[in-house]
Amino acid sequence: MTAIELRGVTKRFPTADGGTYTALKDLDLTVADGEFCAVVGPTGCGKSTTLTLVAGLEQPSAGEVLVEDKPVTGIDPTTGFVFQQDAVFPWKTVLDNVSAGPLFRGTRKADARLLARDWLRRVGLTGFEDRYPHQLSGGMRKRVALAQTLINQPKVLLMDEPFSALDVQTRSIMSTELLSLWDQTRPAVVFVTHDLEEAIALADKVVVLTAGPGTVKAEFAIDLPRPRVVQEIRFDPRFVKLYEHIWEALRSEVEQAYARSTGVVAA
Ligand SMILES: Nc1ncnc2c1ncn2[C@@H]1O[C@H](COP(=O)(O)OP(=O)(O)OP(=O)(O)O)[C@@H](O)[C@H]1O
Repeated sequence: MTAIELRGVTKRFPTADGGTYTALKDLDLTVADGEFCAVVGPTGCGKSTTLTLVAGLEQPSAGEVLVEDKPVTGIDPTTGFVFQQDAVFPWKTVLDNVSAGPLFRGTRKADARLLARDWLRRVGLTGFEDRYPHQLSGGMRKRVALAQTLINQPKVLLMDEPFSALDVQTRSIMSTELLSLWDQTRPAVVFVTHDLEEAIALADKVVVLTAGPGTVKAEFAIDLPRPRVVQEIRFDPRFVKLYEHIWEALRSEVEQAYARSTGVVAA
């Protein structure tokens, strides 16, 4: 079944001079139940805008956005988000942060805490329940954010460069951990990234957007076996082939966006 569908989606924003700016144009995208889809494209091509439409934070100017075959009209509790910035509550402990979702949905406090402890175990944070977010490393805070989102068992998980603030090693460790967590509950994922290596290592499908206004330039099935170890998969000859092939499609879009933003044509 289809989890997410964007049909002929255009998104325009008003500009300060009274005009409009077209961020997305005639974009078609489907993500199947349980599928991990990565979206790559040059800066400003509309990747985050695509996520805000699926999240129900914005409405399309034209076209349709469907989640589980229903039009998206607002924020849905079955959709989870993980963004670049941590969305943890700084004044709550790790345990209270993670139990917040179930508590909000009416789960009894003791049960919510039990569930939160289980998710903290799954993300490797047993023993850190009573810490506050500022007492954790960036990678640990990301784990809290993942537990906080996944505890709600979202059917759709939207991720906008979730690991970009982390150092390179932590980033690939977190990516492998994300895959193992995803495998436990199998939400449909849309993962936005600038990083083609990250996209290929994680996804079942990589979608390349054009330089703005964003539309789908090409889609690539990633036929690498699972489970994957992100730290190692980039050495797989099949990975290298896929990278070369997808970069071929992405390169001209990146160059075009770069030329537009700087007035300089890339060498
Ligand atoms: N609320 C808004 N109002 C006006 N313009 C917007 C708004 N949101 C996004 N835009 C514009 O739409 C375009 C697409 O933005 P978006 O953030 O979706 O791109 P992106 O591909 O995620 O970029 P990046 O890779 O740099 O994060 C940009 O030119 C941006 O300035």
